[in-house]
Amino acid sequence: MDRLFHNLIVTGSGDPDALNTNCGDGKEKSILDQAAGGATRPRSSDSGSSYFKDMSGGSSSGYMSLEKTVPGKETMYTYDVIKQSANYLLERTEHRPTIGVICGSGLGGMADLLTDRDVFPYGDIPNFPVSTVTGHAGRMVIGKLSNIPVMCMQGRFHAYEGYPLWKCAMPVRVMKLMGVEKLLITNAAGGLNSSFNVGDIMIIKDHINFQGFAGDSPLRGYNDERFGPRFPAMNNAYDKDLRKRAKAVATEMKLENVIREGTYVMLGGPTYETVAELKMLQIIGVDAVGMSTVQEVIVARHCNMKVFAFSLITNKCITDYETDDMANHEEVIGVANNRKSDLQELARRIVIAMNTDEE
Ligand SMILES: O=P(O)(O)O[C@H]1O[C@H](CO)[C@@H](O)[C@H]1O
Ligand SMILES: Nc1nc2[nH]cnc2c(=O)[nH]1
Repeated sequence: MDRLFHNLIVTGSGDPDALNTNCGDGKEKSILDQAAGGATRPRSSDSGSSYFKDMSGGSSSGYMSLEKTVPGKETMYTYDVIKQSANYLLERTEHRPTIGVICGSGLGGMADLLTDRDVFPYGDIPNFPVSTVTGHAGRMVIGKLSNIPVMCMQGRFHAYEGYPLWKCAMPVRVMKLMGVEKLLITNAAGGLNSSFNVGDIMIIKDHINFQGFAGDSPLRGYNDERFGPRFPAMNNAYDKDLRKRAKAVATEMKLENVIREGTYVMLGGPTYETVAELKMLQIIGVDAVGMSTVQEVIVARHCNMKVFAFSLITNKCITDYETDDMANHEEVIGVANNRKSDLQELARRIVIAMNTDEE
């Protein structure tokens, strides 16, 4: 028991996984189970309302970390654990997608476009976290979009939910091991560029990795070269050719007036920003502000996927002290819902463009 309490104190980091160990077979034990001599148990398959269930049934290993010698290795899923999640899906679907889609807040309707769908609640997929945020259904939908095999995350994971960045982005590695080579990422974001309007669609040209400045990264820890190099380059993270094609697609759809291009910043959330924070972000050249995406892009580029990403501007960031309006998630979801039809058609056409070889 001394040992148990020692570890509870050492791992008291706010990471929900700190109390759990991954047993490497898709099953997990919480430290409390271990102390009680409890049996290994399968993951909960209840994805929707299982926030606290996941807090006690998640995976990975603050506990084991004390016993490993390679710095960082213990905190991340190994190649074999990721492979286990990929195999689970590959064994249950006949689709072999090379394009992945990640749906942002309120943008999960994109998955409805898929035909011949195989649907996997995150809670059923070994080693997956669960979605806890409204507007993120928490399902992997694999099917065809205009006859192109696609896998679509209907909901993503955010650091503010309590997950470490590597875990937020682990589905990207699962996609990679399933054969995905190109990723379409979407998010809802606050418009900081004063020329942006609510409902605009910002093609992401670049990002500022604020968490990286503070020493955190989804790649922090042991680097497995089978995924990618220790020091990946991050210029041209957002594929130039795909951005060009997306602009052409938007023009075909007569969306020129709402299409923008700019720099996205991810902050930790879950608070929206203060006026002073927004003023600082303006100075450093940020156009749109959110709480996601960057960790997914970093992990995707690390394993050499091509990335295209856009933000739906769901609210204007408030940069003066006189305004009484306040950012809120209901507005974010509402705007995403209102822009549903244009966004779904845009996503469909971008996927077709992504599936076409470069000139
Ligand atoms: O980035 P997505 O997941 O689209 O969601 C955005 O909207 C939520 C805040 O309203 C935050 O989660 C923010 O990141
Ligand atoms: N951080 C942040 N995330 C958002 N997601 C949607 N709108 C916003 C916003 O204004 N700020």
